[in-house]
Amino acid sequence: MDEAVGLPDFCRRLPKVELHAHLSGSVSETTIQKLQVKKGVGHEGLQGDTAIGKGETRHLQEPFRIFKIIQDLSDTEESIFMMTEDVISEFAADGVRYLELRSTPRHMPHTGMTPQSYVESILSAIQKCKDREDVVVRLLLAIDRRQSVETAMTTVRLAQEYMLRSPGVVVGIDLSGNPAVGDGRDFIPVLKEAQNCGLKLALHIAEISQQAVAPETSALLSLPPDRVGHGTFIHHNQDLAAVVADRKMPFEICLTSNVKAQTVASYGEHHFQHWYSRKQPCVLCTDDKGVFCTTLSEEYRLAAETFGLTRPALWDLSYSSIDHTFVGEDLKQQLRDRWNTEKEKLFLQTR
Ligand SMILES: CC(C)=CCNc1ncnc2c1ncn2[C@@H]1O[C@H](COP(=O)(O)O)[C@@H](O)[C@H]1O
Ligand SMILES: [Zn+2]
Repeated sequence: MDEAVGLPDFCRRLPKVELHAHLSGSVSETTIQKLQVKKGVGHEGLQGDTAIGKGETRHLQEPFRIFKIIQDLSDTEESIFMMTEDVISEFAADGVRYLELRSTPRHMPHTGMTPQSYVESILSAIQKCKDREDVVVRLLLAIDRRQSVETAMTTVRLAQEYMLRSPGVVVGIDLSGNPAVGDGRDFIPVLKEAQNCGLKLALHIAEISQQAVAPETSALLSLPPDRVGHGTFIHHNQDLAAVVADRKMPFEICLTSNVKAQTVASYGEHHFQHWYSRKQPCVLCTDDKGVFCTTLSEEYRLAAETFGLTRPALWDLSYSSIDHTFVGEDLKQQLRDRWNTEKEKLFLQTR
């Protein structure tokens, strides 16, 4: 690889897989402005910024305040459709060739939006992008830890219904929300139900230090999930680390999110290093590209600069991420073929 091509440019041109992106948190400043215009609110109506800029860190609770602002701004089917379309285009422009979005179905009685029409709006935007050659999109429905078990079960039923109807666009369930709230064990029966009907599980696990010793962590890991979101404190507990290592569970790694939300003190101390050096499957992701002001290319660049990864190592990281997508073997193979074609081009252009 010609070093004349700068690292940021290389990372942008690299075909990438994004597996951990929350819809509301991925919305860009431009889209927020469009949502404000639609709703007729000025910036002063936002009660503070909706993004955490370069070099800034904030208390863990702050992103959750921001998500609420964005969710309040997007309370109609039209706005959900628009933001989904924008988010997909932005990921594609950053070189993301396969994208798994996740989002929590919402009921907005004042506008008439229901969990069903919420999901349908996202699916319509994904459907509209179906003919795009540059990106393939799939959807996970999210359970928020604050929700009741009943609401969580409704989400699983919706996912089941749309998995069959879409068909194949809805691929799994995410468990997310403020990690300091609730007990993940409450959702075990619901998550088992999801597994039983063929939905994959990507669960936020051990995001905060207390969860390294919380009984919910071993309970969630024993399901087992198909992918671990963050898993920031798993390696602080030998027993939990052994479970994850034995099963080779893939980690969704979100460097900037963890540093900006202060669950990790610095990039150099990120648990990516621990797991990557032990050959655990790791997939670089953004979490909330809008709120944390990042891109997937930027996450690859940060990984390279912080942990000394070579360009071939970045390539391998991206290519191996295909293995951990929630799609069938046929589509995985198509993605691998595509990666190989792009690899040739990338190397030729930069020779
Ligand atoms: C520790 C910390 C602040 C990390 C940030 N990482 C996250 N941790 C847990 N849940 C999240 C995180 N980012 C987004 N979410 C979930 O995604 C939702 C926003 O996207 P959506 O409305 O579901 O489309 C939030 O309300 C929250 O439930
Ligand atoms: Zn997340």
